[in-house]
Amino acid sequence: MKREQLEVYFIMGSQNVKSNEPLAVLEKALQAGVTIFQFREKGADARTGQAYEDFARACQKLCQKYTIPFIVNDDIELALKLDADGLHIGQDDLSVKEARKRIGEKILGVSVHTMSELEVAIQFDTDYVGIGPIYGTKSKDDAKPATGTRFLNQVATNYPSLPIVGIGGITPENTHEVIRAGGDGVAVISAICESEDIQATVQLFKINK
Ligand SMILES: Cc1ncsc1CCOP(=O)(O)O
Ligand SMILES: C=C1C=NC(C)=NC1=N
Ligand SMILES: [Mg+2]
Repeated sequence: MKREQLEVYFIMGSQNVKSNEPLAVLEKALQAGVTIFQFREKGADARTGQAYEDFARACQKLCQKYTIPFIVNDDIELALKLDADGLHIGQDDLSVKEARKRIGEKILGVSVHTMSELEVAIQFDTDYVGIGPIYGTKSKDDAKPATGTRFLNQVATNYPSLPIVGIGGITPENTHEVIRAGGDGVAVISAICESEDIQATVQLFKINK
């Protein structure tokens, strides 16, 4: 994975797209030029069983149509079953060591909040780290307090060759702060899912870097 591929990292599950059709939102985001996609289907009304798998496959198929990496959040079984391009895990999911062993050469992304979590991620050859929430977010009900860009900047400074994506409350208006602090890109849910003009919003993330 090249670090430029983290530029506009779209994350979505059906729970993030209340009114519209999730696949239509995903296709618009792909047409608009998001550079990587994460399937993150979680929460009370998340799809389950066959509907969950079918929805994941439909998202994967769209990503293949636009040759954009398809990453699965948390669910390593699904990632392996679909032969996804990668897996993203948090600290409360399976261990980085276990994940790297089981997914082999696929893209492995890890959420980190402390230097010690970062060192473990690096030890097992993580492809990128997700750092946040940078700003307040309403898309993750158990999110930690917003940290601003301080920790992200610390990591970027100490590990210049490690690809980093910032996440949490990121919009076209504040994305430049995340990039200036050392992020290779920004991971976004609501600013794109709730946009009236997805094409324009995605372009703004690219212009406002
Ligand atoms: C998954 C996740 N991890 C930290 S904040 C967050 C949600 C980001 O969503 P939004 O871009 O809508 O703030
Ligand atoms: C929590 C997360 C942090 N970073 C990324 C890229 N995805 C996530 N789900
Ligand atoms: Mg998780």
